[in-house]
Amino acid sequence: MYLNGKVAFVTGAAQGIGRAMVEELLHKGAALVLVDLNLIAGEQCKASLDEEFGSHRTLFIQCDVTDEKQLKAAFQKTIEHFGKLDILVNNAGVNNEKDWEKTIEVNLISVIRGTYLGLELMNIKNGGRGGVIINVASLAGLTPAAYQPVYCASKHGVIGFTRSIAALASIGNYGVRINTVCPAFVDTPLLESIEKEENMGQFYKYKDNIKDMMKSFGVLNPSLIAKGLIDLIEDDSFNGAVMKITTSRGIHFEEYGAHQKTKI
Ligand SMILES: NC(=O)C1=CN([C@@H]2O[C@H](COP(=O)(O)OP(=O)(O)OC[C@H]3O[C@@H](n4cnc5c(N)ncnc54)[C@H](O)[C@@H]3O)[C@@H](O)[C@H]2O)C=CC1
Ligand SMILES: CC/C=C\C[C@H](O)C(=O)/C=C/C=C/C=C\C=C\[C@@H](O)C/C=C\CCC(=O)O
Repeated sequence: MYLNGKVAFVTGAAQGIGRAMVEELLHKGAALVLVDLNLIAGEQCKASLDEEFGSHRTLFIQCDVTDEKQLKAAFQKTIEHFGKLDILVNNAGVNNEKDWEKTIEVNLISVIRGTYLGLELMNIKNGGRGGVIINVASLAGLTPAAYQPVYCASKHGVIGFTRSIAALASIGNYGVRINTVCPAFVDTPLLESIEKEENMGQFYKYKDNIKDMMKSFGVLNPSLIAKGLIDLIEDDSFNGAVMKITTSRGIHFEEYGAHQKTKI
């Protein structure tokens, strides 16, 4: 996909990985819908981007992605404002093992709902123009994470759902490619949740173990994740891809055996 002139919808856009993705997409000439729960951070993000790219290039929508009505309204506002939707990035995520139901709601249920809502607009069989959907998972979606079992489960779910819906989109000729990106630890405010009992709950006593893992694995710059996103969007050969990003191997892909390959 050629990015200039395209319209992208990014959840969790106000900071961290989402903010890095937004900046990379703007540099490539896309228009951006910035979707985030955090009103102050979202407005600050837009104000900063307006200075560099002009106010016409972005629209900020405060939205709780776990609220179906709000998420539907955000997609509707996107069409009303920019007239189309070409790229969807379901990025918003939390790390909360205490309120673990919230983790499932944000990280998995909202990604599934966002994907379905995006397909309603983008699927050429529905009169859409086609497009690309990227669901943000994690390395924790590919390996056990002893100190984040529910976060891990949510990310395993994102990968399984994304690979499955990508296969369906291919079989059904939706004209939409759907991929997932699985970073290891990335230098964003999410990492601060490790230090908080209200996030880690019973696993709070293991916070130093996680920090040791971070020391061992290293911590990535969000800009590298944004580069991986651009690769997945621009290269039309990617559908159902599971991109991994680590300090040791950079951008690479999970390889599935022939028996596990879905029809892409
Ligand atoms: N930071 C890391 O080490 C890694 C993060 N990830 C994933 O990357 C994605 C982005 O994470 P980060 O940028 O690191 O986190 P972050 O905490 O820096 O940013 C997340 C953004 O999502 C927003 N958000 C949270 N709940 C929301 C909701 N219900 N509705 C709308 N917006 C909401 C927050 O306000 C925030 O702006 C998440 O899915 C996370 O699981 C994956 C691998 C590594
Ligand atoms: C508060 C931080 C929460 C989440 C951060 C993020 O989602 C994350 O990166 C979590 C990673 C958890 C990893 C858990 C176990 C890792 C196990 C290792 O065996 C890594 C496996 C493979 C890496 C090598 C490679 O494939 O390149």
